[in-house]
Amino acid sequence: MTPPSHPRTPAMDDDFDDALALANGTAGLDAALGPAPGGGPPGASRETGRPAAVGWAEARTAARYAARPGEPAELPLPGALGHVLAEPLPALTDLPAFDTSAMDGWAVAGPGPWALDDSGPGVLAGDTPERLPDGHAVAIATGARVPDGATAVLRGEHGFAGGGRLTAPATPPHGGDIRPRGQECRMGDLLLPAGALVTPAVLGLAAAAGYDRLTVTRRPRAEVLVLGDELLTEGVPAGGRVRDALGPLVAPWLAELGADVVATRHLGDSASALRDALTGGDAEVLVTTGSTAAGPVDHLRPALRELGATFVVDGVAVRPGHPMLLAALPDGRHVVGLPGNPLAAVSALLTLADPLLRTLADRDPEAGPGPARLAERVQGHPEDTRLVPVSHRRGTATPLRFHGPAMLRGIASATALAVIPPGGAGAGAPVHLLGLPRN
Ligand SMILES: Nc1nc2c(c(=O)[nH]1)N[C@H]1C(S)=C(S)[C@@H](COP(=O)(O)OP(=O)(O)OC[C@H]3O[C@@H](n4cnc5c(N)ncnc54)[C@H](O)[C@@H]3O)O[C@H]1N2
Ligand code: MOO
Repeated sequence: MTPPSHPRTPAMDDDFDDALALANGTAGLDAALGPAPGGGPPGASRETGRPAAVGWAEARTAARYAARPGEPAELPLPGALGHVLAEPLPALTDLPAFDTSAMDGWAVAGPGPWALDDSGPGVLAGDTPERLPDGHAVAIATGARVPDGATAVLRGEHGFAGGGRLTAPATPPHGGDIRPRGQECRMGDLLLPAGALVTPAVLGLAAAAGYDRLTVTRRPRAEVLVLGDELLTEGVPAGGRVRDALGPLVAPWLAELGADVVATRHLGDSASALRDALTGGDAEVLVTTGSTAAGPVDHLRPALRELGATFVVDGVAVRPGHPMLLAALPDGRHVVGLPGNPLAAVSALLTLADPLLRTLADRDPEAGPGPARLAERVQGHPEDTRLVPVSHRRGTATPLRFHGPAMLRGIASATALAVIPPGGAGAGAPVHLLGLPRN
């Protein structure tokens, strides 16, 4: 589909990608490809001598610094999930806010035996009990406020009540089974710093500490534009057409990276529909799929140029996915162009969309599974970084089969993508891993 005019896509490179897939990413590549042409600087195009696409790490850095975090917004607790705190979170109360019984039993004052008023249910959670005189006991429930004057809580299984008396083989130690006020925090203590991700546990803590709303960084709104007349949105592919694999994949992946996806739209291969979509809507980030090469219906780059966009990243020295792009529209919105080959699109998600969205959502740029050692040698591209689906466990990453640019079978059972430097990496070599959404 792509004429040889594209600056970064000589046909040999695509032979290379397919050969890598056939060779299972490890041995046998040289046989599949024949002798590799002579080396050159990373990212340089040896065949054409034209300027190279940027290196993989450089592209990620450019994407990370292409935007600034969103504005702060005050959201009710449920809506704040998945956002990042824009302000530190101080406790609005002591926690616990009062001396609390840690067990079901009796609150006791002083050493036993104790006089027991057993006329009612005792002190329940939510009650405001009266002062307990020395030598007295009162039944108490877990979580109930301990009466003033109580010196300990005696667990139900450690005492014997009857005839208006409570006895125990041993008096509980002073403060026993009482959670003292402020044990977890004092009012004003910093519970979490600005920048913390609001997880379900954070929502619980915030509620416990008295919050109804949280001040968080607004998540970027993203819209997915799926390009290609050949795509079917349902049923078994037939008649030379293929199922849209990226519509279902991209939106939840963007959400996992911190975006609110407002829509996924199928635009076919219409240049005018693409231009309209790039100029309309209120999403700050437009993520397109397909149309990144220079084929007859690859309208993305021409449309962006026509709209006066600035190319932040225009091709990346990475396999798969090297025609990927990141552009800024004149109004400041960003366009991430994912190639149509599905694994190439995943590569572009992790290379460009991930750092851009993390910055916009103010998320940790370095989050990921950390490094691992390769279980076996992985063949490299002579000049470009490779991203290879792996399964990693206990610090060892095993490369997976079916990692061709058009395949999703490998990535679907992968736990990470391993970053293979130009030239490859041997068995036991440490490699950087990129995490994948797990739900
Ligand atoms: N002459 C050359 N042709 C191509 C080169 C090259 O260097 N010279 N580069 C190849 C590389 S690498 C990639 S990656 C692709 C990029 O293609 P586009 O981004 O323009 O995407 P399309 O041409 O529309 O589609 C490519 C391929 O992917 C399939 N596709 C597209 N969208 C989807 C989708 N949503 N779900 C499933 N599959 C999809 C499409 O049917 C094609 O098979 O260009 C190469 N060409
Ligand atoms: O082969 Mo293309 O590298 O991006 O799929």
